Amino acid sequence: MGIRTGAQYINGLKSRQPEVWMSGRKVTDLVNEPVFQQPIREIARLYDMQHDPEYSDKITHICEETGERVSNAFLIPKSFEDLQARRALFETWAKENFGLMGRTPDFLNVTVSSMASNAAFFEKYNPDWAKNIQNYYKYIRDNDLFLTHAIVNPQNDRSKASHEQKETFTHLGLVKETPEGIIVRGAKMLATLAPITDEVIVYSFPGFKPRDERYALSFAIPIDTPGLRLLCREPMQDGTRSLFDHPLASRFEEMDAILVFHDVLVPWDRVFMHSNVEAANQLYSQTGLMQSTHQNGVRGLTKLSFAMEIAARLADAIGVDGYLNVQTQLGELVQSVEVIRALLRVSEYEYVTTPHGEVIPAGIPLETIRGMLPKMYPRAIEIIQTIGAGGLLMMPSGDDFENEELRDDMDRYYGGRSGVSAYDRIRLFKLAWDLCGEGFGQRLVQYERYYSGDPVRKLGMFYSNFKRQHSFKLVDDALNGALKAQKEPVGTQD
Ligand SMILES: Cc1cc2nc3c(=O)[nH]c(=O)nc-3n(C[C@H](O)[C@H](O)[C@H](O)COP(=O)(O)OP(=O)(O)OC[C@H]3O[C@@H](n4cnc5c(N)ncnc54)[C@H](O)[C@@H]3O)c2cc1C
Ligand SMILES: O=C(O)Cc1ccc(O)c(O)c1
Repeated sequence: MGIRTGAQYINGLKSRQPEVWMSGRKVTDLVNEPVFQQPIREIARLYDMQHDPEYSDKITHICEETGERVSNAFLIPKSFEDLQARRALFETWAKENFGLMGRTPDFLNVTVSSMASNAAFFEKYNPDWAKNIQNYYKYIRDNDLFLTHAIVNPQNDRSKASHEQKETFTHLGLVKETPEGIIVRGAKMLATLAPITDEVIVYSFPGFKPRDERYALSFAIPIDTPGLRLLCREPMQDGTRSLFDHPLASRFEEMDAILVFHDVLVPWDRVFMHSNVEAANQLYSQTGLMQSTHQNGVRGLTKLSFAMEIAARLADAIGVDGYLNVQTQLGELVQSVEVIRALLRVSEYEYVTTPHGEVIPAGIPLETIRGMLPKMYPRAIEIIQTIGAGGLLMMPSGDDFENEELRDDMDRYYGGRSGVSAYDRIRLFKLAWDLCGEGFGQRLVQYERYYSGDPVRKLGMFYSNFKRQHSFKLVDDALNGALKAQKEPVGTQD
C-alpha cells in the first residue's frame, strides 16, 4: 500500500476498539471523543502531507524493494543525502506542530527501521528474532503504521530490580510460552499517544539484573490486542475549549497512558527478544535505537526556536526589548537555538558509516543535544514567564473580548506598544501562556526533561562512553612537552 492518507489513518482508528480508560470511563468511540479529536486531526494532516505535491518528494521516497512510495522515516540512510532526506521529513512534520508533538509517527518508524537494519544483533541470539524484526519493519513500512512505545517500568520502587518488586508481575514479564506465542502480564509506563496509534512496541533501556530474565522482552502488537488495557492520565483539556483561548493546548495535546497487560498473547512472529538479560542490556547500544535521537534533535530545535520567537514577540509587543536585562535573556535564547542548530549540523556532516553500510549521524553531538535541551527548554520557559510577567495571567477570555459592553476597555487596556492592538496582544499572550503556564505547557517541559530516559543516568552513560572513545592526548602532550622542554637547553629550539 505505501503512504497512507489522513482518511486512511482515521479509518484504521474506526476499525478497532482498544480498551481505553480515561477519567473513570471506557472510551468507546475514539474518533468522536472530544479529547482526542483535535490530535487525531493533527496526525491525519501529517499523513495527508505525504500526498501533497508540495511536500511529497521531500518527505517520501520510492521504496527500492516494493516500488511503492513510502515515508522517509523508513529510509535506511546510505549517504549524507539520505540523512538529509530523513531530516527533511522530521523538520517538515515538526514545523506543523511547532515541535510540540514529540511522538508523531516518524519517531518510532525510524526506531524500527534502525532495529531492522541492525538485525545482525538479533541474529546472534536467535535467527527468528532477526527475521521477526525485519518482517515487522516491512509490515509497518508498507502499511504506513503509527506506533507508540512503552519502555519504562511503572515507578513503584526504583531501588529494587524487576524480580524484587512486591509482585512477580508488577513489571511486565513473561508468564509462559505457548505454541502460539508468549503470554505477558504486568505494566509498562507512559506510552504517549497510545489511544490513537495502530500498534505498540515494547523494549527497554539497559539495567536488567541477573534473575530479571522474564522481564527482558521486546515485541510489538496491535493496540487493540485482547487483554491490553490503556490507562490514560487526566486530560489537560476537555476538547471543547476554544482555539482563541488555547491556540496550542487545544490542538497539540499528546495523551499519555500506562499500559496494563492482562495475560496478553504475543504471537511468535511478533517477538523480537525474550528471556535474555544480556541481549536486553545490549539492545539499546547495539541496534541503533538512538537513531530516533536524530528526530528528537530536529523536533527539539523547532520547539526551542518556537519558544525563542514567542519570548521575542512578547518583549516587542509590550515595548520591553530595549532593556538590557530583557535583551540578555533573549540573546541567551537565540544562542541556545544556535548551539542546537550547530550540533545537529555537526552530527550530520560528521556522519559515521556502520559496518553494514548504514549512514548514521555522529553520536556525540546528538547526545550533547539530548543532554542540553533538558536544561535549555525549561530555561526558555522561565524566560517567557519572566518577560510576560503578570500580563500572562491577565488575559481575558475570548467571550470577554467579544462582549460589546467590554470592548472599549479591552481595546484601551489590553493593547501593547504603539501598533500592537488589543486583539493581537491578547492572542500572543494566550499563545505564550499555553506554552509556559497551562498544564499542557508544563507537560511539555517534563517531556523535554524525560522523553528519552532519565537525563542523570543518560549523562553518566554519555561520559562513560566518551571516556572509552577519547584518548585525552592533549594532557599527555602537555606533560611530555613539559618533560622535553625541561631537558632542552635554552636557545636549542627551532
Ligand atoms: C511527557 C512524557 C512522555 C513520555 N513518553 C514516553 C513514551 O511514549 N514511551 C516511553 O516508553 N516512555 C515515555 N516517557 C517516559 C520516560 O521514558 C521516563 O519518564 C524516563 O525514562 C524516566 O523514567 P521515570 O519517569 O520512571 O523516572 P525514574 O527512573 O523513576 O526517576 C525518578 C527520579 O529518580 C532518579 N533516579 C531513579 N533511578 C535512579 C538511579 N538508578 N540512579 C540515579 N538516579 C535515579 C532520577 O534521576 C529521577 O530524578 C515519557 C516521559 C514523559 C515525561
Ligand atoms: O534518545 C535516545 O536515547 C533514544 C530514545 C529511546 C527511547 C525513547 O523513548 C526516546 O525518546 C529516545
